[in-house]
Amino acid sequence: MYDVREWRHVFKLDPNKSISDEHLERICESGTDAIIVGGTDGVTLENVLDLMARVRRYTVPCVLEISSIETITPGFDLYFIPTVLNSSNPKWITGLHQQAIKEYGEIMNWDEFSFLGYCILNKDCKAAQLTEANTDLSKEDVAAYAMMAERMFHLPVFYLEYSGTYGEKDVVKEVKNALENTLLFYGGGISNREQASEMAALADVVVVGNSLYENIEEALQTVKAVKGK
Ligand SMILES: CC(C)=CCC/C(C)=C/CC/C(C)=C/CC/C(C)=C/CC/C(C)=C/CC/C(C)=C/CC/C(C)=C/COP(=O)(O)OP(=O)(O)O
Ligand SMILES: O=P(O)(O)OC[C@@H](O)CO
Ligand SMILES: [Mg+2]
Repeated sequence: MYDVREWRHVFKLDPNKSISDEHLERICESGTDAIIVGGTDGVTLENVLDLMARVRRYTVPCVLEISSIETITPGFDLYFIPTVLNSSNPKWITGLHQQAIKEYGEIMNWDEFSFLGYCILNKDCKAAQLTEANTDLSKEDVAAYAMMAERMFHLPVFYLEYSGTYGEKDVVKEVKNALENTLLFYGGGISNREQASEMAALADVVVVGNSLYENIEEALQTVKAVKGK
């Protein structure tokens, strides 16, 4: 299933973390809608290729979330390009993108790329630190970013990123109300079925990452909680 609009649950695997073949098989066969390969630090072409080849043994769609130009490789079903809307450094909003498109725009198959408007709200996570995100935001501030994503930039996805910590329901609700067509991805701190159900009731897609490396049994339960399988 390559239509993001039909997704409800995805797992995010970090190329910089190790996962056993047994766990990877259970993740890929879990019924999740897709596997996103992505991370902020320690992502190399080598560990991306390794993870891609291992996920490729299964039929689940496999998406590369691009965090650096050096780690882009053919072979994924889809490529996500993040732009961090609440970054205080333009490099992470349009800077790197403009440079990449200047160099590769003519040869890009645009159908393979989808664009994610991030708003990062956990000030301590690596992505917030790297991108110098302004995380001191009210729910109205965040909803305004969501509206900008949809109405100004026509982004297909708004990604509410709490990476490593469980987010605030009020913020997710406010953001969902601000969006009409743009999909809302929620990611951060989902480690059990209750949290997965709670966020899936508010967002279009929930992303589960770290808990795969911390408690695989509980992490796998999040698929059932969201998709009822
Ligand atoms: C298919 C093919 C071969 C095509 C070639 C053409 C080509 C090269 C096209 C390039 C197109 C393009 C526009 C690329 C963009 C380049 C780029 C570098 C953009 C910047 C992306 C960005 C804003 C990154 C910032 C960090 C970020 C938002 C990362 C997302 C992942 C994330 C938040 C992971 C969370 O996990 P992590 O932080 O690792 O958490 P842990 O603490 O648990 O590890
Ligand atoms: O790792 P966790 O906290 O589950 O967050 C998932 C994802 O949003 C990270 O980009
Ligand atoms: Mg990481």
